[in-house]
Amino acid sequence: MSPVQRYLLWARPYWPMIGVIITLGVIQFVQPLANPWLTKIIVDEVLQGKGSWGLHEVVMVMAVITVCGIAINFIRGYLTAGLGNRMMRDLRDQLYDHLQRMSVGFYEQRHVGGLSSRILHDIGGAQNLIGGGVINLVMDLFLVLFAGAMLFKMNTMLAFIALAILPLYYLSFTNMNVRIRLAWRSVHRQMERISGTLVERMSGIRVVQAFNGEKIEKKRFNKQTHQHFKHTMSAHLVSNLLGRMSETLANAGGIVIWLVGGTLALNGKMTAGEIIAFQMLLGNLYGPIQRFADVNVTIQNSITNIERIFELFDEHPDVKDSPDARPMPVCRGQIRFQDVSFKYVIRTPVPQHMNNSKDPDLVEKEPTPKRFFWLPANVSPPKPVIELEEREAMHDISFEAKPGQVIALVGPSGAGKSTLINFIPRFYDADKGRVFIDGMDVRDYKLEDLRRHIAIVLQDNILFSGSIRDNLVYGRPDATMAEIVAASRSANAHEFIESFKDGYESIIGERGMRLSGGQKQRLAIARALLKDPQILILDEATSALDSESEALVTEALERLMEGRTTFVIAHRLATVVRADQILVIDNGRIVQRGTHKQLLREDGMYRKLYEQQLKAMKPEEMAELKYGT
Ligand SMILES: Nc1ncnc2c1ncn2[C@@H]1O[C@H](COP(=O)(O)OP(=O)(O)OP(=O)(O)O)[C@@H](O)[C@H]1O
Repeated sequence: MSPVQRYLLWARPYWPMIGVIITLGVIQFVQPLANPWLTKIIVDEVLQGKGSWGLHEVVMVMAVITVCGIAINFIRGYLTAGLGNRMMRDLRDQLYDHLQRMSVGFYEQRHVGGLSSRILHDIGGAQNLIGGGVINLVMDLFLVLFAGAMLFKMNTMLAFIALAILPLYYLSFTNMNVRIRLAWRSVHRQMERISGTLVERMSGIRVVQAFNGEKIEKKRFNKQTHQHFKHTMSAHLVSNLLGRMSETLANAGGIVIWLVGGTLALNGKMTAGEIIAFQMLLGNLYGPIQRFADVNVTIQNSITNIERIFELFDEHPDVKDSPDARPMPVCRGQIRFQDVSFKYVIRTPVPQHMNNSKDPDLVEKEPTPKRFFWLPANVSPPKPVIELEEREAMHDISFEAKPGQVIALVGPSGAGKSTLINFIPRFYDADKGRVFIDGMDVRDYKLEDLRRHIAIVLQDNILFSGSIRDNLVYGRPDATMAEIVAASRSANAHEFIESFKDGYESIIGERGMRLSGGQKQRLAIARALLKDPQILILDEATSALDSESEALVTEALERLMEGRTTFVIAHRLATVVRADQILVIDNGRIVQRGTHKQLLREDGMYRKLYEQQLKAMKPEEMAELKYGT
């Protein structure tokens, strides 16, 4: 099914309203169709002193029809705006909901800016298909049918002459449509690139400035916007060209009718009123056909928006609930990895139709497909060509964590420590092997339940814009103020929160104040404490802090870890010496395991890491590290 068919099917609940709008539009046509008729009566009968109608009566009927037409037009405009906006809102909500369910892997492969461009920009354009396209098209079709029937009733020969230009219309449409659609598709794709760059570079503005990258970024942005400008101009050029071609045809038709109709009138075969009425009705035949050129641009433009929206709906989450997923009311926190192996699949889109340009910043124009000139071309969007490359990240990982134990993961950078913990909250699923929690495969639990029992504290924790309180209760919206304060006290956060003028209601993030790394970290710990999970994941949670902050955070973390199964990833060995089990990871494998004491006795990677760090340590840190040796 094509994206447009799918969209129309999606729009089924709105069909009744679309029907009402079209009906009102058709009723409204009484005015342009009746006016030529009434004009003929005035010219041929009233002004000649013939017939039964007086001038006042005819003008009165004209006025009533006109006022009713305007009123109906107003109501129809209001309903159409309501329909378009409602459809846009609903589709946007559904797409956002769909995207929220996509797995972490999906987001790692895409520009967030590009995705937001589809949610905002493309959905705005998609609603035009019905609001600006289909409704006007159907209404105009009715107008053409009524006007055509009336023209034939007035003068069959002239009506045939008037219709003779239709094949020319058809040819210009079939030939220009494909160009219009391809041109607009390039415009939208280029806009997506721009949005992607914008979000990425603006969120990394510190790096840009620190490396004096402003000039390069300005150049890149100019290059992208210039390409967008070029595509937009070429889309307008073809759209405008089609508009003027249909205008030429309509005017040519009108002139020919004057020539033939005028000759008939001169020969006494038509009255003056008839030829004026015929010309006026002709406007109702050619007008919609001419309008169709504009409506057609809207439709072609919307179709490219719709294609891009359904491309996203066609993506399915890799990680989702199995059909017989079970609830997880309680969690003891026993975790077992059994021969877990995993490959990252790296998806690299291969640029298509790039006219030898492999510049990732630019979208090149798609070439127009070859075809017979009287047949419409198939311009469905090219299926994205994706190169898949697999990279082994984990090999046969097996271990067990008993409830309440602390498991430390150490190893060189890129060894696979963060990858390993991804399988517990199911950010990824293992390709081979299984992960059990309390004896059951994580894939058999309901995802929402599983994640309810897990909290994660990262090196750089994300806090959302809003109040401190909003951020703290993110995982537990029903938490009471007393619970929030208690969690913040345990996280060593209460004091600094209270020092702000608005306390827990202080606004942070984009629209509010900035917090230090340590403050953010303590809020993240309080947020995790409030959630009260049985499983805790600390990924480099203290590595970005100065020693004072680190002391406060470490103390808070220790309170958080009490009684929970905890996974700690840390480059600094001081934070892992007390772990119940240390897993040394290298190249995606567990190369050593044991306690700090046991591992120091072995001549392996752990001792090397330990000795390296020992050399670089201050005496107080050393005292802590030597614990247990
Ligand atoms: N989303 C991804 N797609 C493809 N490969 C990835 C992805 N994330 C990580 N990798 C690769 O997997 C390997 C392990 O990465 P991981 O982040 O687990 O290492 P790490 O031990 O946590 O490193 P660090 O201590 O530096 O954070 C690396 O080679 C990395 O390039």
